[in-house]
Amino acid sequence: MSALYLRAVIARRGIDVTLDVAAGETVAITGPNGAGKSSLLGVIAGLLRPDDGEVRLGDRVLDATPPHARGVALLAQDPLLFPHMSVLANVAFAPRARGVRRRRADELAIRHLTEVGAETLSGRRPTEISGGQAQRVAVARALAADPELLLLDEPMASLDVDVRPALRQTLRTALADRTAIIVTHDAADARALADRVVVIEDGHVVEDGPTEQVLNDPQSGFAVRLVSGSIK
Ligand SMILES: Nc1ncnc2c1ncn2[C@@H]1O[C@H](COP(=O)(O)OP(=O)(O)OP(=O)(O)O)[C@@H](O)[C@H]1O
Repeated sequence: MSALYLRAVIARRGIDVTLDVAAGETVAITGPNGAGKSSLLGVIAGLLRPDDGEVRLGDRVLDATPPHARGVALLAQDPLLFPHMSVLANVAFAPRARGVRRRRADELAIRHLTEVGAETLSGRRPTEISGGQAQRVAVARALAADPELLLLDEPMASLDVDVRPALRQTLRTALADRTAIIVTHDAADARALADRVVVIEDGHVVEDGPTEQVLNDPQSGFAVRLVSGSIK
């Protein structure tokens, strides 16, 4: 687990952001549609090249590092599991890819599936599990990659409201002591998961503070609406 420093300027998207995340800290990024949240995750993950800026993780400068070598795992809204592989093989994929022997990779996969409460699904295919279960498996797969930084882009967005609390609880355990950024439009996610909340509007940071402070005394237009429950 490492600290993150990000500076990203993407002129064509109107984005100019500087962001620090301390080692072990979880930061919630929130803001209106089109504010630039996913673009920032793309820059950190190496999927999107900024016009100017820098991504540093620990003491490594990542700007020229390809996505797979960054030590960053990105969990998208859609779990994107490999459909032709079992749940176990999906989770064991990253350790196998970095040269871990099969038996050890399977042990690691079971450990992470257990961490997210999905160990009983190991033998199933992604087509044989529910959306909520698939999202748990995707969390286990991200953890199995042993990332220095975990990025979650609205991980509950595709789930029914009634299964969100269970995944939120899973993430609460998984994110403790891990460096992570979660993009969310849900104050409950921020409250349960984040040490700090950063609000982005029109490509710029308009508020940044401890979760309790931002949620109890919001300053930005978006945070006021978020807390009042008028965003959904
Ligand atoms: N693939 C793309 N090509 C060009 N412009 C894009 C692309 N994706 C996003 N944009 C633009 O970049 C800006 C930021 O979008 P981004 O998706 O990062 O916002 P967001 O805050 O994640 O929004 P949402 O909450 O809707 O997911 C917007 O103006 C958007 O139109």
